[in-house]
Amino acid sequence: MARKIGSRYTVHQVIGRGSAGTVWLGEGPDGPVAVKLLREDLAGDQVLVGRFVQERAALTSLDHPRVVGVRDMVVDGDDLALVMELVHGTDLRSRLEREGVLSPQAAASVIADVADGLAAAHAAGIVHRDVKPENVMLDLAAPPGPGGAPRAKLTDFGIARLVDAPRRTRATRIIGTPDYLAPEIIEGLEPRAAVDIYALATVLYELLAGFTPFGGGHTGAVLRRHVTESVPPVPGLPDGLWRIISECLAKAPASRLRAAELADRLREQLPALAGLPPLALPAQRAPDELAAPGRQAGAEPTTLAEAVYAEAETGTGAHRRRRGPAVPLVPAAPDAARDARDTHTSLRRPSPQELAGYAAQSRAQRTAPAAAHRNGRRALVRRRRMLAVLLAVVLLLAGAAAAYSAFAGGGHRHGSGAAAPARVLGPAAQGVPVGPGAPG
Ligand SMILES: Nc1ncnc2c1ncn2[C@@H]1O[C@H](COP(=O)(O)OP(=O)(O)OP(=O)(O)O)[C@@H](O)[C@H]1O
Repeated sequence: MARKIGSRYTVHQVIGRGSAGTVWLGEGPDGPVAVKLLREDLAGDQVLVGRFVQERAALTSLDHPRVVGVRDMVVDGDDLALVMELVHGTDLRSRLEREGVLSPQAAASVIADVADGLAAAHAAGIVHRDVKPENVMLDLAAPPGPGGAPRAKLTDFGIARLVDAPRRTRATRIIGTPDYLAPEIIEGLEPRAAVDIYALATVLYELLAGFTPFGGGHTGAVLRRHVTESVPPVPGLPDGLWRIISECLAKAPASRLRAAELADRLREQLPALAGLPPLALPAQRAPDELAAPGRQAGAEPTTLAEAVYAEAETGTGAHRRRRGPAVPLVPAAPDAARDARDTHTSLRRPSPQELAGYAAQSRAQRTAPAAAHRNGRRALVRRRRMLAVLLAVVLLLAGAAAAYSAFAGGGHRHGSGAAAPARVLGPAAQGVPVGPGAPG
């Protein structure tokens, strides 16, 4: 059913839904477009409408081949619409759901494209704030990139900020999707370009491993891991990619690569990655099948980090892949509960005390398996020493018994070596008198 949006656009059919609204296939004066109609409750928010108008110039001027262009922004009665370039393809989340992981070269190529788009945005002073696979479109109509990888474009620029607008004064809330949130956001600093780099490196990790480095479990645990934990290694990941990921997931924003550097560094890797298959990760397991060192069977599911350590140490591949998309929290979206694809999280920022508590828990979780491992090794060494001493004593006594029986039996040899120790271990060997005259 066709519907008019402003005076210039007509929409025909829904092509997707997100937390902020519904995306329609439409027609404008210059041809086909994608139109994102924001949710009614957002469209009715005057603060947001004001911000929408304010952001118009910045968002529509961002013109780059690796960014889904915003052609227009329309305020029309109850309708608040973003008119976008129509991308013939799919989003990266759908691809990931279908394939589990990408080959290292395809993953690096897709992320290098997105980094190009981010570089352009950052140069224009725009921080995305919600980089994640849902917001990367794969343009299947464009000629493929290196190794046949699809060309990627970043979308939803400024949406996190727009939707966040009415809540911006609430310093205790943070916006984003938990799995991709940089630690400085969680700690309350103003998000700068480096938060996008952190999120993009998280996406790269996810494309390669099939899960995010700090995801899994409840939101508080995810936030704590971002702030306190180091990145769990991915067994089998090429070194060059691992170094890039580690640099971009640095806790200190200033230590991360800039977007253009990230794109360059990834492209330098592409020739070496050619032909490498996707990482052979074990099949997805139910959380209660997971086990990490020091964990009891049937205990609460391990963190992904613990599970990957388990895999690295034991080769059992006891880790968990994410099922489906990131599930962020959504402020007051009426249908949020039933739509797992919601985004633009607004969650309470943990207090410093809570984060310290999370950190202590984290250290305990980290050190417990290691301590158990150390204690186990010490016990093993002690047991081995005791056995060696026992064996030496037995051999000594066996020698003494053989000498004694040779002496007592006039050179007669025992046919069975086993009998000798039994004899010498008797009272005679201990200097206790034996024989008829012995005390009872
Ligand atoms: N410019 C576009 N061209 C073609 N399809 C699009 C375009 N933008 C979005 N879509 C489709 O619409 C779907 C919904 O997009 P939308 O941006 O609303 O949600 P999302 O990014 O998946 O989730 P969220 O907004 O909650 O982060 C996408 O998955 C994609 O398939």
